[in-house]
Parts: sequence; C-alpha cells; structure tokens
Amino acid sequence: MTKTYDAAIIGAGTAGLTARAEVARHTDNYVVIDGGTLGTTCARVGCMPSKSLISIAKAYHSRQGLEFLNLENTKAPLPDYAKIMRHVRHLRDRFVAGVERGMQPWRDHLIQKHARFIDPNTLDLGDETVHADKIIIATGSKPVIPESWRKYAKYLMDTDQLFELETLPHSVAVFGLGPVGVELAQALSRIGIDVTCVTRSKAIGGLTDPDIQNYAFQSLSQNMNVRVGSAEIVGENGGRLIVGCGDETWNADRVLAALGRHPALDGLGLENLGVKLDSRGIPLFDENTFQIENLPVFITGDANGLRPLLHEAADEGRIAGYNAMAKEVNCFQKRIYLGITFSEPNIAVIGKSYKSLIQDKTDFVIGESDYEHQGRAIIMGQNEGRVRLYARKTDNLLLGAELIAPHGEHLAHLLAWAIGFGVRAVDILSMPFYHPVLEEGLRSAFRQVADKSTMPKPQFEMLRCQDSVTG
Ligand SMILES: Cc1cc2nc3c(=O)[nH]c(=O)nc-3n(C[C@H](O)[C@H](O)[C@H](O)COP(=O)(O)OP(=O)(O)OC[C@H]3O[C@@H](n4cnc5c(N)ncnc54)[C@H](O)[C@@H]3O)c2cc1C
Ligand SMILES: NC(=O)c1ccc[n+]([C@@H]2O[C@H](COP(=O)([O-])OP(=O)(O)OC[C@H]3O[C@@H](n4cnc5c(N)ncnc54)[C@H](O)[C@@H]3O)[C@@H](O)[C@H]2O)c1
Repeated sequence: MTKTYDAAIIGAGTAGLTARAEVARHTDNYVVIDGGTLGTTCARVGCMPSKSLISIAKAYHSRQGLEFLNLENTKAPLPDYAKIMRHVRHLRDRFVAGVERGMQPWRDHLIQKHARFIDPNTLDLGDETVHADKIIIATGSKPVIPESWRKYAKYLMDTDQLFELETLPHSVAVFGLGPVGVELAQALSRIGIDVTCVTRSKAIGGLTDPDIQNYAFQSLSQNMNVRVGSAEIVGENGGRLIVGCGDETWNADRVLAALGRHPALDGLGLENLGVKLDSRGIPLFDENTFQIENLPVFITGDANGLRPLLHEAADEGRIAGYNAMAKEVNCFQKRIYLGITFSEPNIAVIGKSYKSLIQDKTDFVIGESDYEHQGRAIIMGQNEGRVRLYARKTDNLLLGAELIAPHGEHLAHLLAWAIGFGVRAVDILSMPFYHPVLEEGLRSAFRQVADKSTMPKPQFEMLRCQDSVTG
C-alpha cells in the first residue's frame, strides 16, 4: 500500500518536531515517521536528565563546601544513589510527558515505524510505502561505541543507558571529555563515585584555545584522575573491567563511553538518493537551506552533524520545514555559535573559536581575564576561571571568546548577544558594570582588547554628551 503526502518527516525529535510545526502551517497532508522511542533525545537521555544529575551533584558538593569552611560540623554521608537515580528519572519522565502532550493534537499524522529511502520521494516503512513531494531527514545521532568493545556490553554504558541504572557503581571510567564526558564525570565524582577519565587531547568540552584548554584540564584534574591518551578496554577481571590508557591499566566497575555521537543515518537507504556521501556517510547539503543537493530532501538536527546542539536542531528543523513548503528554497543565516558545557566552572565557546580565527588567518587581538582574584567569585567560593576574548585588531569588534568561569553560562550569553549585535569592546566598556558581580571580571579582557586594537581608544570609557546615542 502506498500513501501520498505533501511532506514526510523522518524523526520525531526536536528537529523533526519543529519541522512538523512549520509544515503544518501550510498543509494538513503530512506524515511524521519515527521508528524509536518517542520523547526526544534531549528530554529522554540528553540535556534534561544530565542536567538533573548535575544539579543534584552540585547541591551535594555545596554541602562539602560548608564542611570545608567549618560551617557544618558533620561530614556529609554518601548519598543514596538509588534515590538519586529515581529522582533523575522522575524529572526525565516529566519532560518526556511534556513532549508527548505536545504531540497529542496531531497524533494521527504519526507512524511509528522505521523509514528507508527507495528514491528521493519514496520511503519504505516495511509493510507500507510513503510517497512525499518533500522529505525531511531528522533522525538525530547515536553514541559512538567501538565495535571491538561490544563484547564488554554488560560493563559498558552510554547516555542511552546511564539514566536507567537503578543505582550507581562504585567506580566508573569515563572515556572522552567532550561536553557529555565532562558534565557526567564531574557529576558522578561529586556524589562520591570513584571516577577516572581518559581524554585523547586537552580539547575538553569543545575548547580550542590552548590557554583555556590547559586551565580547564588543571581544573578538572584537581578532583578527578584525568589521563591523556587513547582509552582502551583490556579485558575482564573478577567482575570488573580492566581499562587502560598508554602503558597504564586499572580496574573499573563500569565504563561510560562519551566518545562522541554519529549522525543516525545507518539503514536509511541514503545510497538510493543518488547523491555523494561524505566520509561519515552524510549527503552533501547546503548549510543555510539544509537541502541535499537539488533533491526534494532536507537534512536537519544532529543527523547532519553540523552543530549537534538542541537550539540548533530546533532552528534547523524549522528552516527545513519552511523550505520544504516554500516555492523557492530560502537561505538562512546561522545564529552566533554558542556551546556551553555545564561543568563547574562552566565551559563555553562563543562566536568564532580560537581555532577558526587561526585557520581563517584573521587579524585579531586577545584580551584575558581570570577569576582567581575576582571579588564576587571569591565571596562565592568559586574563584576559579579564565576568559579569553577575541576581537578584530583594526577596530576591536568582538568576534568570539572561550572561557571556563563561574556561572559562565550567563557570561557566555552576554558575549554571544554582544557579538551578534556587532559591538566593539569600547561599546561594552561604556555600559554599566554593577558591583560586585561576575560580569566585572570580563572588564579587564575588554580593556585589553581595546588597548591592543589599532583603533585609537577614547580617553574616557564614559561617553561624552555629544557622543551619546541613547541619551
Ligand atoms: C547526554 C547528552 C546531553 C546533552 N546536553 C545538551 C545540552 O545541555 N544542550 C544542548 O544544546 N544539547 C545537548 N545535547 C544535544 C541535544 O540533545 C541534541 O543536539 C538534540 O537532542 C538533537 O535533536 P534531533 O532532533 O536532531 O534528534 P533526536 O531528538 O535524537 O531525534 C531523532 C529521532 O529520529 C528517530 N529515528 C532515527 N532513525 C529513524 C529512521 N530511520 N526512521 C524513523 N525514525 C528514525 C529516532 O527514534 C528519534 O526519535 C545533549 C546530548 C546528550 C546525548
Ligand atoms: N552542554 C551541552 O550543550 C552538551 C552536553 C552534552 C552533549 N552535547 C552535544 O552532544 C554531542 C556529543 O557530545 P560528546 O561529548 O559525546 O562528543 P564530543 O565529540 O564532543 O567529544 C568526544 C570526545 O571523546 C574523545 N575520544 C574519542 N575517542 C576516544 C578514545 N578512544 N579515547 C579517549 N578519548 C576519545 C574525542 O577526542 C572527543 O574529545 C556534542 O557535540 C555536543 O554538541 C552538548
């Protein structure tokens, strides 16, 4: 049996759901096909359960801070891991239920099957076929697990399994220190799990600036064993895994694989689209329209491997949905890049990364701040962190930043918005800085950038009456 639609969306994750909302503004003759568990990666196994665990770990850790200051006399007992996991799942279920509630009004457009391309307009769903004028691929991504490790499956977990654990193991080896590895390794370590991490490089949490990478590496190494090299599983020993890095081996109860995620494109029949696939198996697509070559097919969210982040998946799905329904395909600008890792201190990359500025041979200057001597950070007992701002040399226009800083998630947003509005360091310096706040810590970086720029710096940071544009 073949049914015909104006549009078919493969995947009911964040990208697929925003694509659906846009498509539904134009036609009622559409279908959403999802072959997995509903509720989105973000709500089920990603952003939300991970941040729930991080939040509990932070609360427990702050009790230790009180002990350290001799403000609490009793040593905090180890938490009840089964209770923690139940709480994480309770919150997870609440977020998933919210997603599923949002799907109710259009549930009769949903087919819960696995889709595979027969050609650019036709999908094989096993026992039925779908023909659609336009098709949007929004199939998300899957954790990377080396094939040779699969025989250790009972010791191995990724984030699809972690939050299902009834309780937590005594020791965990965390392999990979991208955002997933950093966030979860620190959270587990803070609630008393014996954590050892292995990272291939110091590019922790996606940082590219060697100076900030080194700082982040030192910061994480204070409270966890961190080894640099390629992580390996050597074998089993008495119900535990023997894991290693370089010449060193040690035992761990479980391994948390945080080695990255691959676009989930296997079994999708992309070879039947008749287009070139890159080395990762991703078809060539336009990064501003999400169209695959000149086909009636679009690829969005984690599935295209471009910016595997929640807000980007939502944007891309919307653009793909819009373009699928438009007479002509429209080109959309990317928002300023913003990547935040919810470690403590937070890690963030904003706008142009250090690496991209070097690669593009941009003429830029760097301003630095640190949070070790910053008043508010000292009061909070979180005086650890470093920021590097990048600005165009000729006029101190802000281009990007990398940081590890207390409450860096908020600093990162301010910086992203400033970069997005096209402001210079001198413009920011003319704005108020309250006292004592963490934002004050950025001021020396802005000043350095303004000093290093070849554009003459005004004598005063305050605007003179005749300069004022806002009054
Ligand atoms: C542990 C973790 C923490 C994260 N934390 C953050 C964070 O704090 N902030 C942030 O911005 N991002 C975070 N992310 C990333 C974020 O979750 C993803 O970028 C986002 O969820 C991707 O959405 P998506 O729609 O592309 O994919 P998904 O939500 O994975 O949706 C894909 C859907 O496609 C379906 N599907 C796949 N193949 C087929 C097929 N052939 N046929 C039919 N259906 C199919 C699947 O069943 C699934 O429902 C995190 C990720 C993880 C793993
Ligand atoms: N806070 C957030 O926004 C957030 C949180 C979690 C995940 N995410 C998204 O999910 C995606 C996946 O995150 P991730 O951290 O799993 O992937 P990642 O690709 O960012 O990091 C994986 C890390 O593992 C390392 N690695 C790979 N193989 C290794 C080995 N054998 N030994 C040692 N190290 C090894 C890689 O060098 C890399 O640094 C990210 O791209 C991110 O966009 C975002």
